[in-house]
This record gives sequence, C-alpha cells and structure tokens, in this order.
Amino acid sequence: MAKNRNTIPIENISFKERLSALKNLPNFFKLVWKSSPSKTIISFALRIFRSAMPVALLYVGKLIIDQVVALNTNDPSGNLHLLWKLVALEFGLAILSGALSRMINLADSLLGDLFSNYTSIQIMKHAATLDLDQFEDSVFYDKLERARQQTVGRTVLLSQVMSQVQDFISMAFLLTALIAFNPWLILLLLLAIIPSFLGESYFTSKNYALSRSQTPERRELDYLRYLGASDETAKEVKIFGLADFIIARFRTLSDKFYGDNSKLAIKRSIWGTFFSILGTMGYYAAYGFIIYDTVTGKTSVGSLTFLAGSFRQLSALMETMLSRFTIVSQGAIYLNDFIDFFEIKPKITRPEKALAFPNPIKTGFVFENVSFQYRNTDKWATRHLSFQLNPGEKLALVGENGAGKTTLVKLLSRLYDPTEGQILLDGIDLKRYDLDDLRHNMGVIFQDYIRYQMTFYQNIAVGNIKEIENEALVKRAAEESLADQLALKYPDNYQQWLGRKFNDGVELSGGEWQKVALARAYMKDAQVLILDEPTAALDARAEYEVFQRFAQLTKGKSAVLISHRFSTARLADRILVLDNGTLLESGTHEELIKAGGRYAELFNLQAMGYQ
Ligand SMILES: Nc1ncnc2c1ncn2[C@@H]1O[C@H](COP(=O)(O)OP(=O)(O)OP(=O)(O)O)[C@@H](O)[C@H]1O
Repeated sequence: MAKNRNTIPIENISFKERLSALKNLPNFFKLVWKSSPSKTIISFALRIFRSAMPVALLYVGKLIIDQVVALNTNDPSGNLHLLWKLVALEFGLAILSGALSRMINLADSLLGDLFSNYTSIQIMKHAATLDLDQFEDSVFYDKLERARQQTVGRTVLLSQVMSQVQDFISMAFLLTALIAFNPWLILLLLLAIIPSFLGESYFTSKNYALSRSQTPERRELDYLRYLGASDETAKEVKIFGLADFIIARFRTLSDKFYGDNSKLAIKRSIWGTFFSILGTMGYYAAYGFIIYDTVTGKTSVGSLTFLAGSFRQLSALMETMLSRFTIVSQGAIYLNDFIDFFEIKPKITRPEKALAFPNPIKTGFVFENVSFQYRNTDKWATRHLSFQLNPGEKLALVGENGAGKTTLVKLLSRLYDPTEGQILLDGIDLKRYDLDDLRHNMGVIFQDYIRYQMTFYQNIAVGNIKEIENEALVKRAAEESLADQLALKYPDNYQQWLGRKFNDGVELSGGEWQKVALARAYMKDAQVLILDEPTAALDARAEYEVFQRFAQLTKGKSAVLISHRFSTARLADRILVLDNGTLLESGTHEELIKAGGRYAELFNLQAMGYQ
C-alpha cells in the first residue's frame, strides 16, 4: 500500500514524490481503457493528428509569406499559382484543426462520463466486499471519500493527460523545426521556462498537502450542510432551534478553510506573475535575435514569422504543459488515494475451503469465551461471553443500553469476528463456513434498518434480492409481518413509493416502517432469525400479533430477539441478561424471576410502570 501521507507535514511533498506519483498513470489508463476501449483509441488517434497541426500551419504560413515576398520582389522563385495552392492548403488545415479540436472535446467528454460511471461502480463493488469495521475507521472513511471524489475529478485528469500527450508531440514537431533553424533559441526558451516550472510544482505540492489535511473538516462541512438543510434533519433542527448553532459552526470552519486556501492562492499568484514575466523576457530576447538575423539577411521573412511563431507557440505550449504537469501530477498523487482504496482488503472473507452452512443445524451455536473490542477503543463491548444457542431455540437478549446485545448479534452474523475466543457452529469455527451461505441462512433485522427510498415492494424484496421477481414470496413475507394491510391502503399498493425523496413517495410511521422491515426477515428461508428490537415502535396490539406470528413462523428455527420490552422477551425459550458486555444471568422468564437477580429487578421496574 502507498505510504500514508497523512503523516507527512504539508511542506514535504516533494517534486520527487510528485514524479513518482506519475507511475500511477498506467493504472489510471488501464481504468480508462476498461471504461471504453473504442473511445480511448479514438481520442488518442484524434490527438495525434491534432498535434501535427501547429507546426504544419506555421510552416505553410512561412511558405506563403516567402512566396508573397518573392512575387513582390520579382524573385524567380515566386509562383502565383503555387501561392494560391498554399493558401488553400492553410485554409484546409485551419478547418481540419478546428474540427479535430471539437471532436477531441466530444470524445473526452463521452469517455469522461463512461470513466466516471465505471469507477463509481468499481468503488461500490469494492466497498461491498469490505468489513463493517473498516467503514467505522475514520482514516478509511477519508480514503473512501477521496476515492469517491476521484471518480468525477479524474475525468479532468483524463483530458489533461491526453492533452499533455498531444502537446508533447506538438512540441516535438516544433522543436525539431526550431533546432533545424537555430538551436540557440532552445536554450533561451529553457531559461525562461525552468523557474516557472519549479515554482508551479512547489505550490502544487503545498496545495495538495493543504487540501489533504482539510479532508476531515471538509467532511464535517458537508455534514453540517446536510444537517442545516435536509428533509431528514429539518424536524429536530426546528424543534431544538439548531439553525444558528449549525450555521455558526459552518461559518467557523469555512472561514478557516477560506483563510488557509486564499493565503496560498495569493502567494502562488504573485510568484506566478513573476515567473511569467521571466518567460516573456525570454521570448523577446529570442524574438530580437531572429529579427536581427532577418534584417541582416541571414533569414527570410517567411522564416522570421515561422521562427517567431514557433518560438511563441513553443513557449506557450511549455507553459501550458508545465502548469498542466502540476495538475497531472497532483491528479496522479490523488490517484494514490484511489489505488489505496482498492488495496484495502477485507479481513472477514470466504475461507479457501469453505464449508456449506449446515442444513439443518445439528448442535447449534456455541460462544466460547468470546470478547470483542471495536476498532480504536480499549473498552470491551463483550467480554468472556460463553453460551449456547440450540437448534430451534428462541433466545432473548436483554440488558441496559450499551450492554453489548447488538454487538453479540453482529458477531453471530459475522459482521465482526471476535477479538478473543471463538464462535462455533455445529462444533466448527464460524469462520470456516462460506460467508455468503452463512449470511443467506441468517435473517437479520437491525434496529437501525434502512428505510429505502424505494417502492413498498422493493423495501421488502431487499431481504432476499435474488428473489426480487418472486411476487408471491414478497407478498407472503408482507402478510407474515402484517405489512400487507399497509400496502393495501395505498392506491399503488406494493408499487407505492416510500419515503419522500422521490416519485410522490409517502412517509410511514416508525411502527409501519418496522413492519415493512420485518417482512425482509421473512423473505429468506433462513435457519436463524435475528431481530434487534423489532417491535420497539409497534403499538401493543401490533406487537402481540407480530409475535404470535413470529412464534408460528419460526417454529423449529433458531431465533435471537433483542428487546427492551419484557413482555416480548418473556416469550423466548431462554433469556440472556447482559451487563457491560458480560453474561450476567441466563434462564427462562420464570427461573430468572425466581432467582431475583437483575432480570427480576428490571422486569419489576417495567411492570411498575404499567400499574
Ligand atoms: N461501532 C462502534 N464503535 C465503537 N464502539 C461501539 C460501536 N458500536 C457499539 N459500541 C460500543 O459497544 C458497547 C456495546 O454496544 P451495543 O450496541 O452492543 O449495545 P446494546 O446492548 O445493543 O445497546 P442498546 O440497547 O442501546 O442498543 C457500547 O459501549 C457501545 O458504545
């Protein structure tokens, strides 16, 4: 993996590192090529053609002027017929050159769009393979963010690199011509250009480092922009009167941003002006030199225009190429992020000789001294957990907020692997089973399930996306979770769009959303069902009905329920009481009440609330 430049101070991104970043370009072009081979070829071919145009135009111009001068001075080399032919040729070249430029723009913009789409898809594909744990890491998140920006930003890089190649070839043509006439002119040209080049590269590296160091703030700015103006946040922002608070934070951050950026931009502009004056001086020195040669008869008038034109174009080309080099190299450095992102490999993967998920489960799941620590924390979310989930057993997890209930089910569904200890399924480590198979056999609905801004139908079908065409299955799942009655309320039934973002969607109540989400769990014929507070937002009657059905539907299947409602938890075959990540008590409702421990205490507390 490329080294992490977060650790390198702003000043220290060197020209060398910039140059070495160019090694990313072949990879970049591989991606471009994969986006569209035909358009890549077309774009290159057009550019090669176009790159010969400047020197051709200048040379034909020189021939025209020499003919005009010859005809004016009655020189025998003058030929009126040839002169008009040359004018026609120049005219043709001018038209061709304009047309080529336009075609190049078109090819670039089409290729750019395809590239952006292709890389966006690659990012999504790769992100899908990564671990949940990696998403929770802020360094990773910054990488993902920057990689995402690359998909759009890199289309600029694409045309810049292509233009660079084109200009490079143009320059080679012009240089050859210039050297043929007078090699000294090249020296003047270089003297004028080199300081500008060094200056530009210095400021680009500063710019890059600055913008990199601002990534977390930029993310926060985006977040504040979202908080301050979005349908999802409007309710709380109004109720709590948060607008001024959010705006003030935004202003502080954006002012600091602006301050840092403008300082650098001003410095860059001052130095840029100075270097450009040097460049102009170089040009005029060369121009004077050529005029002198023409006046003394060493050079023809046509050659004067050709040389002056070539010199001007060369110096303009070099300047463009140099400033573009900084953009290209900056883009190439940014490509590091893109490449780094693709180099991040998931830890939770399908094992080589993966075992098929047992069907049916024979002895169940066993947690053996399982402890888990989230990334970047030293607190144990679960500690020395040992228990068994038998086949067909309904297990309820109860405990106060932060006790580790959700963590436990995330471990069970292998969203994380234990930091210590192991989880066995039918006596074999869970890690040895095929990951897709495992996930397919587990129906999990988390408390923060997604409210997809999609149709009612799709919101249920996501529970088993392979069966999205299976209308009967979707409807059955809806019936099982009692979401069907809801769908029938809308004119478009299952095609009703949910959420307010698109297509006149309707917003559901918390409990209604929960029924829809619950239906997802019934989409799969999963052997283990895990419901993390599935009924928190349901009213008492709905909860009762949902559980009646749940018990019927999951007969013979294992289930883990997390609930803060003891009326729900008591329906389970066994209840595990978690506290601070450890297992405090375990038993049936009656046993635990009898034991008079934490469960009995919490149960009585809740019961008191109903009296
Ligand atoms: N993604 C995370 N990164 C770091 N720490 C986390 C993360 N998720 C949970 N924790 C911590 O792990 C501990 C257990 O959290 P967990 O979500 O498992 O509790 P819970 O029992 O499900 O709580 P609740 O009843 O509030 O849903 C808590 O201290 C929590 O702060």
